[in-house]
Amino acid sequence: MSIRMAASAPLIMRIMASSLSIAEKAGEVIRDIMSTGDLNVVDKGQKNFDPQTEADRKCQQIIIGSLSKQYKDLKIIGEEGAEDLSKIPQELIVDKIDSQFLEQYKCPESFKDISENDLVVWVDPLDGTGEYVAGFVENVTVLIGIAFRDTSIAGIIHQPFFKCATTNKMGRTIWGLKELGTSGYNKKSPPENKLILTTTRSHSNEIVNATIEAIKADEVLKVGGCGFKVLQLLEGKAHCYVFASPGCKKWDTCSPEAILEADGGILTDILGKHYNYGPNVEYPNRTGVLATAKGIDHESLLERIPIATKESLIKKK
Ligand SMILES: Nc1ncnc2c1ncn2[C@@H]1O[C@H](COP(=O)(O)OS(=O)(=O)O)[C@@H](OP(=O)(O)O)[C@H]1O
Ligand SMILES: [Mg+2]
Ligand SMILES: [Mg+2]
Ligand SMILES: [Mg+2]
Repeated sequence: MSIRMAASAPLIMRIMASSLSIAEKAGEVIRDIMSTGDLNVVDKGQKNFDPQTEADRKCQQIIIGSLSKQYKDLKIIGEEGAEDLSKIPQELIVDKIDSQFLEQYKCPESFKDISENDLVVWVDPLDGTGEYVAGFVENVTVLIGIAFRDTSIAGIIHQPFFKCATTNKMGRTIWGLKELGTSGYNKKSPPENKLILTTTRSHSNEIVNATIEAIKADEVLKVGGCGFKVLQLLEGKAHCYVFASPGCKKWDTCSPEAILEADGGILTDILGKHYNYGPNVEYPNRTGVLATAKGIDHESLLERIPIATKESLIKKK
């Protein structure tokens, strides 16, 4: 595809195609920094330990620097705070655009006339930093989510330490756009006659645990990262993701929500409401996360969540 043809594709498709290439580069950097053996961790937590590594910082620069260069009026919000674009080294800027994506997929009618001012991009440059530091590298993902007005419509999840069984290639990129579909993973339904719940590996508390108890799952799969947990739903390894706590932020859920919902699943808070991803919202997802895979009854799981859990999260707001 010529540069001119790529430039004539609808904006949302171009942002996705750019983000596919940018996320791949971020994944390379995440692997490279791990291979140096020095993650250069700093604690950015106010009350609790909240690690930030060289990879979180560098990947945010890659993603925000590259998208801002191509899409000047796009509002981009990243976990690691505001970026001074003039300080981002040129070698971190990705100009590539995934032309195969543009050639293969057609923009859904409802998103054809979107302008940059209608969009917010939510960036988690490295989701699962605790797991990256602890060596659970499969849990690590790069998340780029795109919201149209208040609603999450598109997302990219790049998993840098996924190893393809046939080619041994490291890294894979999963994407989803509402009304178009999803790609990049092994689409599978979770097993019937069994309920598998995925939840936090490292942020449990009494309410988180009491809520899991009340769901009465047959198995509980404790893993790190919002991106990786939603991947469990997309690949049929779990039926639901339950986290009855504040802690997740908009950059954690924006991309996974769009991909899951483009696949037929649902991601809401613990009260059944979708989060708002507009340009001026607060970052924390104060009322937790309930996500269900395609074909799983979201409403009936919502009903299993104790009233005490719901009340306690509303009170914390
Ligand atoms: N304050 C507070 N209270 C409870 N839980 C919290 C808090 N801050 C972060 N979290 C949870 O920590 C996990 C990692 O957070 P993040 O996804 O924001 O971090 S990162 O992207 O890995 O840097 C993520 O959950 P899990 O990955 O499920 O453990 C967040 O929901
Ligand atoms: Mg995160
Ligand atoms: Mg992060
Ligand atoms: Mg973090």
